[in-house]
Amino acid sequence: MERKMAPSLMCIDLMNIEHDLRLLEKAKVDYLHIDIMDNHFVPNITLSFDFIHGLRKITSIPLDIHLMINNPENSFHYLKNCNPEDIICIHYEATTHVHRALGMIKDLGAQVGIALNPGTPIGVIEDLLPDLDSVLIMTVNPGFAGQKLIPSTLDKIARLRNMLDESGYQNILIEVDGNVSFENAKLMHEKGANIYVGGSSSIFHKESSIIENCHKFREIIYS
Ligand SMILES: O=C(CO)[C@H](O)[C@H](O)COP(=O)(O)O
Repeated sequence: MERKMAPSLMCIDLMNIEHDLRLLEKAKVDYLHIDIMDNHFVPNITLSFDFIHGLRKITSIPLDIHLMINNPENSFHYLKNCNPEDIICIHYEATTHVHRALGMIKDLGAQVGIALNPGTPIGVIEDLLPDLDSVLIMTVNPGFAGQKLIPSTLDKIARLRNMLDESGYQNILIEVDGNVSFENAKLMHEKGANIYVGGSSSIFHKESSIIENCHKFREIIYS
C-alpha cells in the first residue's frame, strides 16, 4: 500500500524556512502540506497563496495544498501554475457546489482531494468517488496545530478504507491530518491511511531534529 509523508508547513520555523526546507528535501519527504485559511471557514489565518508562489521558486517537492476556506472555487485562479503531482484539497463543508469545484481542480491539472471535518460522515462522498484522488480525514477540528486527536476519527479511517476497498476505489489515497504523532501514526497506519501530515507532534517536534523526526516517522508509516 502507498505511504507518503507530508510535513505541515504551518509548523515550520518561518524565520529559518529555507534552511529547514533543505532538511526536508534531504529527508526525502513526499509532499509539503500547505494550510491556507481564511479566518471564516476556520478561525485562523496561516499560510497564503503568495507563500505557495515563493515556495515554488526554491523547492520542487510536490505540494499538498489544503484549502480551509469558504467557497474555494473563487480562489482557484491563484493556483494556475500547479504541477500534476500536486494535490489541491477542498473541504466538503466549504462549498454548496462541491462536484463543480472538484471538476475545476481537475481542470487545473492537479490531483483532486476532498477533506472531511471530524463531524462530517464519510457517506457524503459516496457519489464523488469517481472524481477523487484523495480523501483527507481531519483527526482534529481544523485550524490550529498542537491539538489532541479526536479518538473516533481512527474508526472513521478504517470505515473509509473499507468503503473504498468495497466500492472498487482502492486507488483513492486516504490522508490524515491533526495530531499525527509518532504514536497516533502507528494507529492510523493500522487503519489503512496513506498520506500522513506531520506537524508539531512529529516532524516538527522540538525534542529531536527534523532529520531524526522524519527518519522515525518514515519507519512507522513504511513498516
Ligand atoms: O491541519 C492542521 C491544523 O488544522 C495542521 O496541519 C496539523 O494539525 C499540524 O499538526 P499537529 O496537530 O501535529 O500540530
